[in-house]
Amino acid sequence: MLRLEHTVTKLDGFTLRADLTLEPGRRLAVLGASGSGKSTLLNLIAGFVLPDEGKVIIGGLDRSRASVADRPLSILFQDSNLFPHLSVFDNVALGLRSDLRLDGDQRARVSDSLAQVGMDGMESRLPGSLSGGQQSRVALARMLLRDQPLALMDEPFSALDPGLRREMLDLVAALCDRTKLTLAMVTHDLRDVSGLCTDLCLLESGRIVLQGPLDDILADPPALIRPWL
Ligand SMILES: Nc1ncnc2c1ncn2[C@@H]1O[C@H](COP(=O)(O)OP(=O)(O)OP(=O)(O)O)[C@@H](O)[C@H]1O
Repeated sequence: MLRLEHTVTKLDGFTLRADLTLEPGRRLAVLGASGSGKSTLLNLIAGFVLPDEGKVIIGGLDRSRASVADRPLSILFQDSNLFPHLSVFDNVALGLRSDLRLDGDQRARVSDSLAQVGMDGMESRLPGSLSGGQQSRVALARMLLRDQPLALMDEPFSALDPGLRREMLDLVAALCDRTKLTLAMVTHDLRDVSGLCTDLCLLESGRIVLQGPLDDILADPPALIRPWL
């Protein structure tokens, strides 16, 4: 589903070098200290930054130069990015059409994705009247609606308290199981990814210093990962 081939991405004073393979349906946790390049890695996959060298292959095609909109993926960032003046329904509907002119079938899809995250019945509410957890659910519904095979999440629930965060991560795991989504998720905390992620990559100073199946790494943790346990 995803392959980074010898990518080198240079920003002002920072270089990310990445080789990475993620098979369909696998769920990757991207771990690393602040400033190690986790968000840059996701931005490279998403197309917000382009590689200076190497290739970004998504769904078997070279997308190294493709725009964000032309990549078969959806994105959920730290901030839910809901529009305060639009209803829950319209915020989700934006995932389908920016002019919000939906036909009956599309409206049914919006309702279905809200039901999948347990937000049915709240379609007419404004984001400001929702709890943080509910806002996260709406953002997740919008992501689901786009129905793309690859999802990128950059610490999506970091603003939530630990209990709610766990609830959202469990919901993401259930949705990934159901939709066979391939996922790359940035995290600071290995506890967050248990039960959700199948694979792990650890970044240090712009390099992937460890990657592999999460269970194998946890069964016999190399020294590099011990500070994170
Ligand atoms: N657009 C940019 N232009 C120049 N430098 C950038 C840009 N984006 C990020 N950087 C730099 O790249 C380095 C890696 O940043 P990045 O945000 O990828 O790290 P991170 O691991 O996600 O950190 P955090 O956990 O704090 O979010 C940092 O030194 C940052 O200042």
